[in-house]
Amino acid sequence: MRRLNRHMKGLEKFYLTNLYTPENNKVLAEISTIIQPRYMDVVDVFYRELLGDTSARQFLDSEQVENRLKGSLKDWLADILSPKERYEMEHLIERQLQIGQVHARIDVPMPLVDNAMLMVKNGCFEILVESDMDREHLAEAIRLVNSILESSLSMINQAYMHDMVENERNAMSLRLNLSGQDIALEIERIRSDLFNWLSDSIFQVMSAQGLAEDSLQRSEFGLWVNHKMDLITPQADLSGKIKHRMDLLSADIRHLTHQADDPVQRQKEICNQMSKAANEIGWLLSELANSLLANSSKEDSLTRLIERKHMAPVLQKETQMALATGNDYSLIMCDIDHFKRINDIYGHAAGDLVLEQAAKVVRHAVRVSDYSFRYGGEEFLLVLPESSAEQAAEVAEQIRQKVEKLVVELESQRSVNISMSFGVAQFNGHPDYMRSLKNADMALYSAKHQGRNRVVMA
Ligand SMILES: Nc1nc2c(ncn2[C@@H]2O[C@H](COP(=O)(O)OP(=O)(O)OP(=O)(O)O)[C@@H](O)[C@H]2O)c(=O)[nH]1
Repeated sequence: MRRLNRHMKGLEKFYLTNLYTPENNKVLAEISTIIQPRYMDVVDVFYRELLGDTSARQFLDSEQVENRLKGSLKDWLADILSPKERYEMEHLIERQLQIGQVHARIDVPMPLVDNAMLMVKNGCFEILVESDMDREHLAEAIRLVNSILESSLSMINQAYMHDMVENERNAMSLRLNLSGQDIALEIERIRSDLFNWLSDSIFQVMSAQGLAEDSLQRSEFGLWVNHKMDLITPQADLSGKIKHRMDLLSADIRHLTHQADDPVQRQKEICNQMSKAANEIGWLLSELANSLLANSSKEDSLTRLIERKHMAPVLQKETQMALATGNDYSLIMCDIDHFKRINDIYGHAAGDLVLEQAAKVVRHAVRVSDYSFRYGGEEFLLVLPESSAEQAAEVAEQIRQKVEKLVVELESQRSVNISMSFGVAQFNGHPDYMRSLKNADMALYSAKHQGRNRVVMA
């Protein structure tokens, strides 16, 4: 919020001299007693308008979300349309900026909010018109409600635009900053997963064991293409081709799962077709890896995990996909126990070595389609697409055990053992990913509190 602080004083002055003046505060006291009992009517109109739009429905159409957001909108209206004193101004402005940031995280299309806000305004005007205010007071009240709603919305828009631009910039630099070498290695792992999937699938079909319709989508390769490829690779033409070939493969699988009584010859033909598509994808993946290697000159960082600033576009994408498909992602927040002590006893360089090795365990324990971020100094955040909290807890437990067994060799023949604590949370259905993140953080806190070296689920 510091970035907008220099505007704060100007905004505060504007609010105090134009909106929340002593005279206007008197009018607002009257307005709020009239509108107060009917805020929910206005809020209902807003959501009806918003949910009329298919793109908004994708992330808002859930009872849980609707109820929470309705409550927030009601509180927001009650807040801005009540008298305010000078000392309340900073908090009021801060709140509008926070709302804009939440909208940016949810990626709600702002023009949609603008439209729906028109309905809110009209709703408020209607309530005032239906009241027994005299004409002169009524005009004044309508003008004031209009100015307050307009100013607040413009402030929300400002913060929203700022954060959206920032998110976009971070998504771009995620591509630029990840070492080309790391992505190329990742692509190699994905390629081999694809061919493993292919040989298993052909074996299953030919031995009449049947193939699950979503087996490709659920494979590490499928998850990587759906959740990660676009965010980490800049070659839109190659990734478009890979997606197209994957669709062809999916169509073949659908055929095989629905035409179980096909003659063996026909099944062989389809398997050949699948092989061909998979080989083409394999070739395209190599192209992608080569082009990344050719452009790579970046040094690896200490942990070789993704920097925290790139978290927003990833969590935004995962949240949108989870809301659209119902396949939740899960988060693991983990932290090295008593790390400060390691620094204090063995020195900062030893601390770095421990950090590097712990991060290596984390990197190797997750699927290629997962994301591992360096969240803080010795704190990591893992994002696991299409995974339940139970599955994530299993991954966390595996990492915990590996870290517990790790012996970090230091200089002068010294060595150190470490442990890590883990907080696990499944996406909780709220379009603002910060809610889920907070749950993981609280679970981690609880793991620390319960004695460390353990996994706690939110
Ligand atoms: N060597 C090294 N130390 C770091 C790095 N980043 C953060 N730290 C240190 O990590 C320590 C974190 O300590 P705390 O957050 O107090 O927690 P802790 O000692 O790990 O204890 P618990 O988390 O409560 O188990 C601080 O002393 C930081 O200075 C880094 O990149 N390298």
